[in-house]
Amino acid sequence: MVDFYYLPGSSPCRSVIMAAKAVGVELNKKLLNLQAGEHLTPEFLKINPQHTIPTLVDNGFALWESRAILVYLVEKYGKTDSLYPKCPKKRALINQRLYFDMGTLYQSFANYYYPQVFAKAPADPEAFKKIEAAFEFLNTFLEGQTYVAGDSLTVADIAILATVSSFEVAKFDISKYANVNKWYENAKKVTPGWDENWAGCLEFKKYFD
Ligand SMILES: N[C@@H](CCC(=O)N[C@@H](CS)C(=O)NCC(=O)O)C(=O)O
Repeated sequence: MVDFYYLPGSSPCRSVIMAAKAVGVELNKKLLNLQAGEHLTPEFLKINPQHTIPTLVDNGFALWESRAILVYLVEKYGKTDSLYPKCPKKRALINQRLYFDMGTLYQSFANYYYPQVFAKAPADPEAFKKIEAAFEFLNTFLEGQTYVAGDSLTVADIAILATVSSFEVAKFDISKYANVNKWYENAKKVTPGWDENWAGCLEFKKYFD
């Protein structure tokens, strides 16, 4: 039994949903209402002292950090290694993209939008420039290739797809970045679980309307 603590709108949770679908793992979904502080209860803190979602509990084994979860799901349950190939160079590139997503792309989203959405702060133009820079980087990575880490779909695409769909919901103009735009339209079609990701995005959308 794989328990999954999550919220449908949360971008890192959505990436786990897509990866689980891709490897055929059924998640026993447990909604965690952050606004009600359900992540701060003694029971949940015992599972994840860092109190973040997504959190996975696979037969008693607890894991959080979405990108670590993606890799775990593929290594433990993938019928092939295609989403996270064993080849050291391919894997290194995938890791680079995962860290890029966590530290640069998703971070730029959080730094610019979260203060506006959750604290009603004014938009910070410097933080917006960081988003544009991150998209320029991603656009460059995608030059001449179909997927973010090469010629096939990997967990890096899944993580970045969850992030880029959040940008779409936030009305960031992705179309300015031709390679990203092309990748995004394709990734939507070929990534298992995209529909559920988008349904989660629509729950998140209310913050941007
Ligand atoms: N880097 C983490 C970020 C997880 C994260 O910050 N999740 C948010 C919801 S989207 C959360 O749990 N916030 C509650 C908290 O940090 O106490 C990941 O990718 O899993």
